[in-house]
Order: sequence, then C-alpha cells, then structure tokens
Amino acid sequence: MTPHIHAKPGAFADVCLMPGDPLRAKYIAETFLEGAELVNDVRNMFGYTGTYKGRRVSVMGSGMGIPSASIYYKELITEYGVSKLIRIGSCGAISSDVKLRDVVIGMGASTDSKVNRIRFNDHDFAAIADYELLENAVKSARDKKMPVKVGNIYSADLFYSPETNMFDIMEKHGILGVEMEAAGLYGVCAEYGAKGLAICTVSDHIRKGEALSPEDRQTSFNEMIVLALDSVLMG
Ligand SMILES: O=P(O)(O)O[C@H]1O[C@H](CO)[C@@H](O)[C@H]1O
Ligand SMILES: O=c1cc[nH]c(=O)[nH]1
Repeated sequence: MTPHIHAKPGAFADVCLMPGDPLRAKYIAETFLEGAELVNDVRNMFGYTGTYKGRRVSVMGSGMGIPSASIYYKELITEYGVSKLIRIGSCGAISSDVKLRDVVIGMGASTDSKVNRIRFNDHDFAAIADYELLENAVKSARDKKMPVKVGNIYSADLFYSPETNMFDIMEKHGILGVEMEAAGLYGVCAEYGAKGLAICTVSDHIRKGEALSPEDRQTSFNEMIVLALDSVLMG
C-alpha cells in the first residue's frame, strides 16, 4: 500500500489505461472490461482491474496536472509492477488543421513544467513515448481505418494560462494539442523504466472557441478507448 493507493500486491495488471478523470476510469471499467473489480478508491481516484478480450487490463484515474498524475504513475510502476501506462485524455487544439474529435497521439510532449528539468539536472529532456506502444496504437488505428495525428503535444501546468502568446508559438512549432500530463508521464516512465504513451481526443478548439457536446465527448472518447484497448492486445 502507498499513501495514495490502497490495493493489494498484484491488484493491477502490467498495463494500465490512465484517464485524468476517475469517473472515466469507472466508465471504462464498467463498459469495456469484463469482471472489473475496484482495486483503489483512495481520494476517489478509482482504479479497476478486469479483462479485455481475455487480456488482464487495469484502468485508473490520474487526476489533473503533472503533480497529481506523477504520484499515481510512479506508485503504479514501483509498488504495483505496472510496466505500460497509456494515458487516454482530452486535449485542446490550436491549429486549424486539428479539429474537434481528432485523435492525437503524443510521440513527444513539450511542456512549461519544470519536472523533467528537476529529474534531469536542469538540462532539456526529450519527453518521448515508448516506441512499441506508439507503433501498436498506430497499427490499431490503421486496422480500424481511424485517422490519427501523431506528433508533438504540449503539457501545460496552467489550464488558465496568462501566457496567451504561447498559442501562436505552439502552432508555429506544430503542436497538435494542449493537455496537462503527458510530459510528466514520459519523464516518470524514463526515470523508473516503464513504457508510456499519451493518446488524446480533441475535446475543444482553443482558438475557435468550439467544444464537444457531452454526447459527442462520450462517443469520441469511446473510439479512443477501444483504439487503446485493442493496441494493448498487440503486445
Ligand atoms: O481529460 P483529461 O484526461 O483529464 O485531460 C485533460 O483535461 C484536464 C483539464 O480539463 C487535464 O487533465 C487535461 O490534461
Ligand atoms: O488541458 C486541456 C484539456 C482540454 N483543453 C484544453 O484547452 N486544455
């Protein structure tokens, strides 16, 4: 047990899907997993383990932002033997090339957070996805004929950032989506020897002021969830 996860040893599978929202973890467990059991509810950060098409899989919320998420990523890896962590999140788009409902896979994650500098002696750390998880997610998308955008995402510390000129800079540098955890996930995985990948559905367009309706959110999140779960079956 850890201060944040009261689960028995072996309660988690080797792979854990990680949405920010613990209620999305509950929804995924109840909708997509067979025999799902609640394995953590400390702080209502629900974690479940069940099977997907016969493959043991866990799903747990991470909370919002790198500080919260990093606690769960680290404890799952070092205390519960989770070796593959797949974030399934939402993100905001900036460029007109990226639209609502698009699925974005973070090959790398830029950030304004200092966490990777803290762990990397204040040097630049290239926060990148695990190649095998990335390749399997892309294969899973291709099998479904589901278009995905693969590239650089941006993990912001502030949801309400005063640095609004950053959106122009991000667009110029090809950032596909803004979210709040991926760079932390990639840093934690590098530090503790696990594999990480962040997949996000575009839930809103920051420049156009558009946002998915709750119904559209659910449908498009379902597509991302199945994409992630099927990618787990590939390796
Ligand atoms: O939908 P989730 O996974 O929580 O992801 C995004 O949504 C939250 C902000 O609303 C942040 O956690 C951000 O990364
Ligand atoms: O972190 C996030 C998530 C969705 N949309 C945003 O603008 N930011």
